[in-house]
Amino acid sequence: MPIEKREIIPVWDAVTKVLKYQLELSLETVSLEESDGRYLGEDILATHDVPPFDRSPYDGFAIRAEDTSAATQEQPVELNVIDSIGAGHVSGKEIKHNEAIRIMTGAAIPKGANAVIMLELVSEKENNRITISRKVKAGDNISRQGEDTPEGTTILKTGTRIHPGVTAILATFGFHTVKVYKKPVVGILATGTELLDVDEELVPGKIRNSNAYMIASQIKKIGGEPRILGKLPDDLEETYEGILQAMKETDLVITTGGVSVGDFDHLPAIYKKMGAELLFNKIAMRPGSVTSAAMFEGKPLFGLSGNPSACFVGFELFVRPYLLQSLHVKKVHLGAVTATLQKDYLKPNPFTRFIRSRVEWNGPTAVASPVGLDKSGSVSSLSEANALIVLPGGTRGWEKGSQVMTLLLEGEGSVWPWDQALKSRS
Ligand SMILES: Nc1nc2c(c(=O)[nH]1)N[C@H]1C(S)=C(S)[C@@H](COP(=O)(O)OP(=O)(O)OC[C@H]3O[C@@H](n4cnc5c(N)ncnc54)[C@H](O)[C@@H]3O)O[C@H]1N2
Ligand code: MOO
Repeated sequence: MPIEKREIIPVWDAVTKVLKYQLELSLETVSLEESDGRYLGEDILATHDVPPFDRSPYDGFAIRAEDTSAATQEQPVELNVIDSIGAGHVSGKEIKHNEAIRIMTGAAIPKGANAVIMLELVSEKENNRITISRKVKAGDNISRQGEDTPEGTTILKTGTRIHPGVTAILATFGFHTVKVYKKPVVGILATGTELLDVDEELVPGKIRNSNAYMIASQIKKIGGEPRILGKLPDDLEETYEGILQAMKETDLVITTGGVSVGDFDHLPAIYKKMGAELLFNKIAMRPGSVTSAAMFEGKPLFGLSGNPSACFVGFELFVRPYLLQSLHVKKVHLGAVTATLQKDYLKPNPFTRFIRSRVEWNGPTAVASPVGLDKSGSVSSLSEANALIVLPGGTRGWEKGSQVMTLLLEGEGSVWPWDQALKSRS
């Protein structure tokens, strides 16, 4: 059979095509303790001032600053201590001229006081008297009501991923339950007669289905819910039925393998048979040039390459931003930094190349080294890689010391506009 000609599109065009769509995820309420890694389904407004009252940031004495205006080493002023309060207590007394209240960190500033002096700077005498030998300014050492967050401030936006710092804010404002987006349920189908389950012994010609587990882990990492739906042999009918069933049970489906031009690469024919709207099936990138995507009854179907590294990159570049956009995340793409290439990469790059790499910091400079075997069928490179070096299509001869763009697989990275850089290139 003649091979059908495919339209090759630039990476950024493929990203843009995918991001025209998103899932409509409903909301659910979860307990604060179970909300880690979930995405907020609503803006969070400060329900009160933080701190909720003027308080002392130190253990010391609450005083009237003006009483210390004449204080010097030689002529300290003497104050009368009229009360002592710890955090959680409010003094019923009001400080008058030449009086002080002993106060602990976190306690409310008593009436009449306008400053706090730390314990270490005060000499304590008999009979509840203290001496101060320096001038204190009004307002010194007072944490003002609302200085951290005034009531009514939008403190967290919809789509924020819940992490320890976010949890601290939610707890501060009394959110013992949180509205979050439901996790997108992602079906994973591995196609290939050569595939064995992870617990099966190797036999000649066969390999274990590593992609399904890798993808499941990529999905979990960004807060989705993977469903490994097994593996399918390279049989058109069986794969067709398997995909239709998977589409019914999940929010979107990812397949691996079977997207190239081989005799048993049935995915292109299956998209046709389903009547799915093809978004693309050939991208000017390597690895993953045969990465495909289609829409079927409002749900996307991603056809990632069977080659593990190509499959990995396809997920990070296309599926990840699609899922994050559906979860209302603002920055959906991998963060990027420019880094100094640590060894020559002289191969030509007919297509934009994404090289599994390690980025490290050499002082303030990021340095990047390709890792493992540079082939799309390689798995070894994946465990070490924390970044992808991006070499634009139509270039060759990147020498050690060149400045290269790298996409970070861990952490947020900078907001270096790699999208802009890629837009203009094939
Ligand atoms: N004549 C051509 N041949 C190939 C082309 C091409 O353009 N013309 N493209 C090559 C490129 S590039 C890639 S990438 C692969 C893509 O192939 P498929 O995505 O269709 O994947 P398969 O052929 O099914 O498998 C490729 C490779 O990966 C192994 N594999 C498959 N599934 C898994 C899995 N779940 N876990 C681990 N490994 C898996 C499979 O055994 C193959 O070795 O096509 C090139 N060929
Ligand atoms: O482009 Mo293939 O998808 O890995 O090398």
